[in-house]
Amino acid sequence: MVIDTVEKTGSITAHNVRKEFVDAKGETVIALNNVNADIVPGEFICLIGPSGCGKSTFLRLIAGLIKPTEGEIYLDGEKITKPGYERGLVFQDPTLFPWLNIHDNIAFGLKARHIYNEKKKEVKEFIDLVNLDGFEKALPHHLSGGMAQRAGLARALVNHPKVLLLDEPFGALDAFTRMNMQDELLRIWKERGTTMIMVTHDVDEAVYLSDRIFVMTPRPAKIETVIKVDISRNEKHGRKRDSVDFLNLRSKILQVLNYTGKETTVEYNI
Ligand SMILES: Nc1ncnc2c1ncn2[C@@H]1O[C@H](COP(=O)(O)OP(=O)(O)OP(=O)(O)O)[C@@H](O)[C@H]1O
Repeated sequence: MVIDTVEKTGSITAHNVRKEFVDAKGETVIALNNVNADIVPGEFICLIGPSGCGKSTFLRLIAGLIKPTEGEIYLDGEKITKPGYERGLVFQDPTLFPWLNIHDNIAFGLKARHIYNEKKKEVKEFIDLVNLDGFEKALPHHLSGGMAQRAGLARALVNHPKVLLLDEPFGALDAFTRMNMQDELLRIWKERGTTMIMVTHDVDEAVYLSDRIFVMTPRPAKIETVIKVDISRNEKHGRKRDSVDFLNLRSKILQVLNYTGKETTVEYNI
């Protein structure tokens, strides 16, 4: 299968981003403050940090679903002001339309943009890419959790996003399926070169996947520590999960997160 490779675009720059919300009691909640980030095209970034610190808020700002109270976020130097197909979104729940079969779910964005007829062939290519060949006619409720999430990935990828924003995409999957999906995602990432920005609560997942890990502080969140993951990836199976380097880095991250075993706001799988 040949899918056009995406040119080397997909940089994200955040400059002094602050995001405030007004909660149900009318009080101002500062979710993010002074967030700065430089993500280069094709990088794989994981965001980790205490529960409720603002990780999803940061993703939603990059997606253009909400606007910063202060500061700016840029995609390839262009200020993000609204959602766009060049930024794909994948959530924990793949949110497939239950009445549409897998082919039509994946084709939905292309149809909405009136480019389905010219891109029809690509729907099949992306179905193959996520290993759902033969399931085109299946309805979402016929698929396992992992298969539904693969359909969700294909639905985002068929739009050729420069950046894929993933909010705990494998959080609802069992450990075995999750590990398979991590490998699937790495394979797609290597093949497509898409910039990946992923929120996860799983330290192992962050070490397994990332080029760099952004550790966020408790609310109001900013990116406190950036950890470069200098562990080589095996061509076929990603990083070795039980190597000394892997385990050392995982401990270091837990230290950075101040994991003491008593801290109730940190929800990490260790
Ligand atoms: N629309 C909103 N209105 C009011 N407060 C909000 C809104 N969205 C988010 N918040 C608040 O902003 C803070 C950050 O939320 P966010 O969902 O980004 O955190 P998170 O780090 O992704 O959390 P988790 O790890 O639990 O998913 C939380 O205190 C949340 O309650």
